[in-house]
Amino acid sequence: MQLPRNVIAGPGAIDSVGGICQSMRLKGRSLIVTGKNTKKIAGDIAAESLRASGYDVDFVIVENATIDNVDNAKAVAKEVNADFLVGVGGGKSIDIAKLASTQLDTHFLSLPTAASHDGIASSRASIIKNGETVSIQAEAPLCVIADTSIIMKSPYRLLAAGCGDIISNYTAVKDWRLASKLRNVYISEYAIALSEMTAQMVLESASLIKPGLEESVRLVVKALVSSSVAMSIAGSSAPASGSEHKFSHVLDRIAPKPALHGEQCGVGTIMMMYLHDGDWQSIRDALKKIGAPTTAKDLGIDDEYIIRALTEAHNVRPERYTILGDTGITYEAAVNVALATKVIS
Ligand SMILES: NC(=O)C1=CN([C@@H]2O[C@H](COP(=O)(O)OP(=O)(O)OC[C@H]3O[C@@H](n4cnc5c(N)ncnc54)[C@H](O)[C@@H]3O)[C@@H](O)[C@H]2O)C=CC1
Ligand SMILES: O=C(CO)COP(=O)(O)O
Ligand SMILES: [Zn+2]
Repeated sequence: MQLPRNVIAGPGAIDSVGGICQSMRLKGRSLIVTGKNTKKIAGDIAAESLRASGYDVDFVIVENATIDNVDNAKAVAKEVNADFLVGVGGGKSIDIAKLASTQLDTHFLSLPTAASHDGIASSRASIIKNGETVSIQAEAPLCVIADTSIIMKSPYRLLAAGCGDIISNYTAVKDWRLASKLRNVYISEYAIALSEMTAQMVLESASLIKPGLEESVRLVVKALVSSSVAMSIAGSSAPASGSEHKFSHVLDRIAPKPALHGEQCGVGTIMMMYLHDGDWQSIRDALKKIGAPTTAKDLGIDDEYIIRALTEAHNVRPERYTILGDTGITYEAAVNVALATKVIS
């Protein structure tokens, strides 16, 4: 079970990165793995704090979480003799830093600049390999530093997406339980309890989650960490990634302009909950209350891609059994699901 040693969340937390690294007895050179935008938003601040504490700092600017970008980050880390990595940004930057540091056998810190996904503290890395998103076992961050003032200033859409990624745990757990019954797949009741409790907390707090509220940021950041820990306890993304994630991963590949990961997963959860014969309306109501997408139109994705993603989702990670089964959903049935749940009209 790989868990972070420290999780620090609060306003201005990023200013203490250097001191926190010293307190954990990290030495030498750091490599910050970040995006073009997030370098300006937080990467430069983190660098200043690290330098003030005597660390040398280099940067590698990344975009998509592909295996090539992981290899590039590793090459830069070797070139500059980095002793540890710092992932600063959204899920893609953090996943690249996470896998690169694992493969370099060095430590990494996770500095999320948005509450948009639940990988901020997990020991899993979601990486695109040969066009498909695969979940790879990695090391959990040595430390998570979530600066809530930076996260609060990020577009609210990102926080709402993070809620979608957490609420998706509902159908992920239903799929995992189904896989256990039909395929005797190992499940962890502890990971399930934590994953479901986290989703329930966000669902029940939906009316408290609003733009510009520090309390909303704290609530969602804690939930993202909790969901991350559920994956670390399971040693798999299964408690947080089921048929709804398969749907989202296909959209990432086929949609002309994919939406945010958590937004797609939220819409996927509505439809997969319908397939599970569960209370999809409550899922839809909570996402609406939070201000997260509930329709294809909200996602900015044409209906045809939603239907195609539904019919192709079972091909993603076929070894992970879900409600979609081995042969998936037919075109007509996919149209019915999307219409019945008002995802398309
Ligand atoms: N390893 C794991 O356990 C998990 C991994 N993931 C992965 O995470 C990724 C999704 O993460 P996202 O953060 O949605 O994607 P992302 O990393 O692409 O970030 C989304 C956008 O938000 C911007 N952004 C970030 N912080 C900002 C700020 N403070 N202000 C303004 N813009 C900001 C980024 O520049 C980017 O354009 C996917 O690749 C998904 O597979 C998702 C969940 C779990
Ligand atoms: O997004 C995740 C959990 O929210 C990780 O899931 P995957 O393993 O499907 O990439
Ligand atoms: Zn996710």
